[in-house]
Amino acid sequence: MEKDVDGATPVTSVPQLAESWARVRGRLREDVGEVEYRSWLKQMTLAGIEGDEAIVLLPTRFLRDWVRGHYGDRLRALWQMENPAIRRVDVRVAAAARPAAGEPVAEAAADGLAETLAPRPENRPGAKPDARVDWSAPLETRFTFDTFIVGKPNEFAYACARRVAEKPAIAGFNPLFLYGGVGLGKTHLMHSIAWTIRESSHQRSITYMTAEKFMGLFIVALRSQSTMEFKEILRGVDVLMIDDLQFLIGKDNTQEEFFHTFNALIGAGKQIVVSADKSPSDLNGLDDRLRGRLGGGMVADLHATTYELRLSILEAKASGSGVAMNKRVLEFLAHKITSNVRDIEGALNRLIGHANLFGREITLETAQEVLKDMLRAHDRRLTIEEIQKRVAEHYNIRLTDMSSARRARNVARPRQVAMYLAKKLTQRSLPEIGRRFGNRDHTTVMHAVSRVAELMQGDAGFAEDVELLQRMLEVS
Ligand SMILES: Nc1ncnc2c1ncn2[C@@H]1O[C@H](COP(=O)(O)OP(=O)(O)OP(=O)(O)O)[C@@H](O)[C@H]1O
Repeated sequence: MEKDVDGATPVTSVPQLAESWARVRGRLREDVGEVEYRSWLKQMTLAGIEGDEAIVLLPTRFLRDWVRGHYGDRLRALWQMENPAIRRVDVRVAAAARPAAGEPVAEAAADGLAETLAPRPENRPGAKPDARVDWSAPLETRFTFDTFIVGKPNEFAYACARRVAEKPAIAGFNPLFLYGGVGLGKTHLMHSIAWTIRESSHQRSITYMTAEKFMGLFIVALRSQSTMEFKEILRGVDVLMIDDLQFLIGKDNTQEEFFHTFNALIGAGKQIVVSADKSPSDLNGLDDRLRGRLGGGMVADLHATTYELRLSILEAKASGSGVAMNKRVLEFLAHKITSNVRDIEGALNRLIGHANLFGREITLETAQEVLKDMLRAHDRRLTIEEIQKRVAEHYNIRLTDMSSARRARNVARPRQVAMYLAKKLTQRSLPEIGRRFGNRDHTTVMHAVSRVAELMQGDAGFAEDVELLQRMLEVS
């Protein structure tokens, strides 16, 4: 074992080797996290070093393939940090787990599949006592119905999710298919369902995983000839939740397998919940039979957020954070960060971090400074129409009033504000601005600009309002 490689440092002595191995494992454990480590890596042992190669053993072919595919490079890099003379890592099946002569390979591997995916206690309060494998990904503790803010865009999906959580496998809701764009709460709702079912019935086994993981497990099962075990394990669950199904587009074999699993579970009265970025009918590349089955239960859409929903989410999250946040800052964020809830959370968390660090309340100016890069991502050239629209929304008047002849103060003042902002925020000339406001003369625009400036001087509330609008438009 202690031999020079290309004249490099001798590999190491046995005690040193044990220490190195402990460090490699420790670092890997830190990298991948406890749950993943326990599922896949805990049973690794080091057989030794041969030449420039570290030989790592695992008890089954299933685990060997998984570890090779998912952690091989990382293992090699960690070994190299320990000892640059080690250039390769060979992951092998430990002799004890190899099939005995005459024993069918498939059976041995299948045994291994069940054996090695040790149950994770924190994940399975409701698992059946005889269930030996738990493939469920950990559930996020934050993702519960209590923390999900309901508004128009998601109330239907929320109601469906609640119904399934309270009565799994109820007619008309199986499968439950949740779809919507990125970061709109699909995973949050799925985890909420899982938590609720777990709370109410400890007997039910729930498996939540991404479609990607489903495919990974299936491929490894194929490779290690343990597909029977794979099927059995999946068909033994009471609630199967597959997140991000769109991942299976173009993966025909996995779709086929999922289709069979799906039929078996539905046939046995088990609940299935699936999420995707599009509705079953819009998921091009999905097998037609599978599409039909997926659309055969309840299909619920999570729509893009509205200003009201964004603001409610921000208020809830800000108040939960314990950091006092000015309502105007939250309104500003709700106006500006319109992409999805994940980005909204990201922006808010950054502000909270800033407030904690400097012990100061966040003002609009600081928010703008701290979130400069995020806001810039939304940067575009402003048009007069956008200004009119935003100002009309803000003052709750009709967009058509921007160009109408009405002179009532509640319409005329917002119109003047819009003209003022158009002058300030665009390169348009006064006559051009006038034309966009119902063919008004350039002198009307000039008057509006000076009138608004004057009012801002004398009325702090009005000035704040106009400045807020300006800020929102500047970064929209
Ligand atoms: N209505 C809501 N109330 C509270 N938090 C929400 C809401 N919608 C989304 N979130 C939060 O936004 C973040 C993103 O949500 P989630 O991960 O569920 O999105 P997703 O739709 O699954 O996105 P992806 O398609 O990227 O997987 C999460 O932190 C989630 O808690």
